[in-house]
Amino acid sequence: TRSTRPQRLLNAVRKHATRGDPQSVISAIDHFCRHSEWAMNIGDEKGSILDSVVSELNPEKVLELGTYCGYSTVRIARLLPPGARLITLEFNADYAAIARQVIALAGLEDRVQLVEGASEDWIPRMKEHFGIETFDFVFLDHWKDRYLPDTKLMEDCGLLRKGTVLLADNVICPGVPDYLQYVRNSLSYKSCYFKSHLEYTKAEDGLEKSVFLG
Ligand SMILES: O=C(NCCO)c1cc(-c2ccc(F)cc2)cc(O)c1O
Ligand SMILES: [Mg+2]
Repeated sequence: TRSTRPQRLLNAVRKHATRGDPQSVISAIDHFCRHSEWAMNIGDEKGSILDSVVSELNPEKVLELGTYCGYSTVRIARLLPPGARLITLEFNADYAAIARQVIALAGLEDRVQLVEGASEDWIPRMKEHFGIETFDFVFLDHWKDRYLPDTKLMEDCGLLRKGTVLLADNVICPGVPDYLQYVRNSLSYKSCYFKSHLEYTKAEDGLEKSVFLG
């Protein structure tokens, strides 16, 4: 049976990356996506913006919605202080299986917990199942029609505190108009847009950074 694109991406990481070296994993994926097959990782240009937001914040508790192959998981986890924790949710079991191996090749499994399932099922269980009070940083990169309902669900579950930073991918392409309108008009958020490009292309895309004001 034909291999899948995530499997071919993992093969490229195995071939070109150095085990335990997160930067080599990131570079191997970016090279594969630029020169072999486009894939929906955040990529190097928006990834650098993600890096700067994470480095400035130094979060202890991180939630990622949408793991895919683990590219942004590795980008974030490599910047976290030891003892910090990243929980990443992925609905698609095939993506999750690839991501586990990518995260392990980067040597970051000690600070990453990959959970398979639907975000709306797991968000209400964060406190009792993972012992999480609130998150310092949330990266939204999953189904675009889930950004807004899941943000409201995180608010309702008390998972956001004064100063929690939400960073959303793809706010232009494919676009999340309902989410953007909400965070830009709600008195509970201070929001700003980082203009960039859709991964590995010249098309416009960007990241929206929104600070929860409590
Ligand atoms: O659906 C996405 N993510 C959730 C599923 O894992 C996603 C899609 C695209 C994209 C696709 C097709 C196209 F033509 C343009 C953009 C890009 C992304 O960065 C994404 O995160
Ligand atoms: Mg994305």
